[in-house]
Amino acid sequence: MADDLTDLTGLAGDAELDEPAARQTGPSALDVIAEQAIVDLALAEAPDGAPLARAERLARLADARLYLCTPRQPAFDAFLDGVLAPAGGPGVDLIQLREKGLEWRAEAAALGRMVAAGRRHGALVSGNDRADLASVAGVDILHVGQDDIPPATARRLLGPDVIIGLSTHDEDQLAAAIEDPDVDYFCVGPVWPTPTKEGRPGVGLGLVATAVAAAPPFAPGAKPWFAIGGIDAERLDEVLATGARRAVVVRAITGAADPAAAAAALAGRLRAAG
Ligand SMILES: Cc1ncc(COP(=O)(O)OP(=O)(O)O)c(N)n1
Ligand SMILES: Cc1ncsc1CCOP(=O)(O)O
Ligand SMILES: [Mg+2]
Repeated sequence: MADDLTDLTGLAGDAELDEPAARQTGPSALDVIAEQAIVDLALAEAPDGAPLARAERLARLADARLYLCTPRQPAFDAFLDGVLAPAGGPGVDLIQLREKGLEWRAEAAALGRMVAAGRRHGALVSGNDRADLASVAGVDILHVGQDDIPPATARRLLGPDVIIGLSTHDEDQLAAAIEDPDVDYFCVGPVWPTPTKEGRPGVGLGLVATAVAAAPPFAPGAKPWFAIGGIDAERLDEVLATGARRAVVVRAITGAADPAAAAAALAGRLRAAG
């Protein structure tokens, strides 16, 4: 992986940080410096230097249509700027770092860069699975699955300001997510089987239609939710036809020849649908 993806702090490649003895005695001074550098970077471009409060995050979530999950990309900052603010129109509203198995510092550093980009463009930034990293990097959202840290536990660790999202795969999980006061939004899927989430069967458009009935998009008091899994430019109209108005994608943007243009096209169609 290129240096600019792993060495944000300038310390991540330092041989001293890989020394087993240093790990056995708790955080070293370098660990503490690295962590502070990550947080400083994450907040560097925030207008007032402070994380957003819950009300502001919920307002942005309510207006969101397009959510991108992505691993780090080459020229990561330019990629983020492109998909979050494509020339001449809306783009990705919410963005998540989803890259399994990253070493702690590399994930924290990448999240820090995402948070800085989110602040530049008014987008919300999500961590995946790990409440510790969400806390350190100052993300707006933590997304968890059914087998991850439970939303109530994440809430206890992260406090009231962090938005918590939950994956759902059947009607019972969907109903529980709607009722759970610690869940701020949920996702329904994978709608179609997808190589991006291997081993998880597609739930079909029927469950998406169930979500539309249970939490009609933009109805007062209805919890926001997103369809996810196998959604791309070809299939988007089928998703919209159910009444769904928010979608999460991975490959439809990360696999596009021009990710910014793909983001703009999807965002434009989602917004045009209402
Ligand atoms: C926005 C969003 N929706 C769904 C997922 C999937 O979460 P999960 O089921 O925990 O699977 P992993 O992503 O952890 O493999 C997500 N990450 N983000
Ligand atoms: C993380 C995740 N959870 C359910 S489907 C999915 C991946 C969706 O990826 P893609 O948009 O490439 O099908
Ligand atoms: Mg998960």
